[in-house]
Amino acid sequence: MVVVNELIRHRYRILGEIGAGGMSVVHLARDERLNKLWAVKQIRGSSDPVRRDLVVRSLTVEAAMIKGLDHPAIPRIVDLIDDDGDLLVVMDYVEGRTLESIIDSDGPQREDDVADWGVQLCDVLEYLHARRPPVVFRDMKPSNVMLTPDGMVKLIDFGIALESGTEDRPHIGDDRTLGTPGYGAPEQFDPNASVDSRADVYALGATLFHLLTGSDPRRNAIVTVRTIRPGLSEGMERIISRATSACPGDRYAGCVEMAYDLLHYRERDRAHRLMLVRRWRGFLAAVVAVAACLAFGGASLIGAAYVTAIDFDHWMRVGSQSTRPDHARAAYLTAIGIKPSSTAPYGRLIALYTADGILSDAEEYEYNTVITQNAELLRADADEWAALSYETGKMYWYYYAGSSERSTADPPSAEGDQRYARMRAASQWMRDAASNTGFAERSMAGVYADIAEFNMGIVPRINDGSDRGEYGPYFGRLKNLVTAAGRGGNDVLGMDSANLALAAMQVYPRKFRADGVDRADMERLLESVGALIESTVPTTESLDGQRRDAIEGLPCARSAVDNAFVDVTGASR
Ligand SMILES: Nc1ncnc2c1ncn2[C@@H]1O[C@H](COP(=O)(O)OP(=O)(O)OP(=O)(O)O)[C@@H](O)[C@H]1O
Repeated sequence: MVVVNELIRHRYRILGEIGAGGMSVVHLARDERLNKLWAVKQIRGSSDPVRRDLVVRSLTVEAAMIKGLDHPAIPRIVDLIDDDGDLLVVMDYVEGRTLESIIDSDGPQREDDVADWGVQLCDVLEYLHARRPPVVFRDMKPSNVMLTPDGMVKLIDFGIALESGTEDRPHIGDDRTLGTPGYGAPEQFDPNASVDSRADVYALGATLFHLLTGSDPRRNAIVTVRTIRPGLSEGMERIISRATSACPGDRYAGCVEMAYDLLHYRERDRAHRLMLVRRWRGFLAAVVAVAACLAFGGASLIGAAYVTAIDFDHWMRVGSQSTRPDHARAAYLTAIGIKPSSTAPYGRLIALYTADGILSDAEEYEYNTVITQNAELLRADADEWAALSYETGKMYWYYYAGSSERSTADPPSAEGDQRYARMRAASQWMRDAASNTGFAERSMAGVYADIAEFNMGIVPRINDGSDRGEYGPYFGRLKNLVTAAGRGGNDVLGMDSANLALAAMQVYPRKFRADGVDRADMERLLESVGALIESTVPTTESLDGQRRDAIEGLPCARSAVDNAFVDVTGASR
């Protein structure tokens, strides 16, 4: 028996009860080790050993199932504890309320909100259905969905979810085996019928029906929603009716299609369409033009979202919640289509493109297209533009794997020409960022731009003999770059900067010396590079390669510096 203030396993301090279901009590607990809140689900004790065994089995199935899942709308299970006969499941604490308690206290919900929750639920159900083998949730209902204060839904209670083809069903009494009457699809209650993902479509339709009408399907039959709330749209009525068709073949074949319709439910409403035409006549033309460029597959959850021209925030949220990078990218591009002057979606795109350590040619093309199209609008906010230019410049500088076309002005380099292609692509962005006098990172942007310009211009200068005096300032900029990389804590930036400095120290040490850089200064720079190498933990193959290059380059650079201070007589200075 768990009591308030009890410390479980020297770690979880029970703070109080936050909910109760048919078979469990859920407590809020503080993790004394991590200083973090968890929800601890305690299984109600049962005097009947058979029932208790069934409950334990169900929970174990739930835990095993969730452990293999990774979706923002599914709370993780982090611990399973047998505490003197009490079975406790420790999981992510979800701040918020269940949709059931929201209907109970506030009645039927706004159509736009229900559509938004529906799309999010389609996203998580689609995620489950796309597992191999597919997972059918089988118990979608308002009490199994929590809504967080920022409008995100979370699916709780995986007690009867089933991996297709698995015979090992948890049996917790008939109702739990079958799903909840009213929400469960008819085939779930037919011993001869097979159950697939369309059962979840049905239950989602029933859940949305309840949210829109306030009529509880456990007590009342599901009817067309406008019989109960005539003010609802035709579009929404059609969606709910199709999802809750008795025959699985008449329902949506999958959640992707259902989500698409939920996103567009208003377009399907004649009255609303007239209103839209009046209000958005001019605007739609522009949005549709942008959306046409997005050309995202029709089978996507978030494909042709352009017509929902007013929900920029929605798409930003979809992007940040999506576990699939292609979905997230499409969401941000849609957000750009809606509000092309906002820099936020571009920043998110940069994060997505660089997550795997490489900005590919295709990604570069996509980004370059949208940012070039909207540059004029973006420039209207000079500070935001400077920050975005700086981030864009860094993306090119550190991650661009595209065209390695070589300019004859590039210095030859053991690392190949790619570094110079990256610098060339980054330099104008850095120059733009550096030109904003109010931009906090202005001087660093200038360092990047100057380093790029040095590298792009040094060969012709050497050729015409006008390079003297260029090396001293270049050395200073390399020092700044390495120092900033050391502070930044980003290993990709660290190793790239280290290798750039090492390349320069191998090629130009005599030039640095001639421009007045002393030996101690050069040695200090090499020490900083050594510290960067030490602090880097290679998490990807490419980072590992860069680190190995740096490790190999360091002694070469050291000996190049030594050589630079050996006089023609052979004496070291
Ligand atoms: N991860 C969580 N974070 C916060 N609260 C939670 C969490 N999980 C459950 N709850 C709360 O506890 C209540 C009971 O949880 P849950 O529905 O999972 O229990 P159950 O015993 O499996 O219910 P059921 O009767 O549906 O079988 C929920 O209604 C919710 O209020």
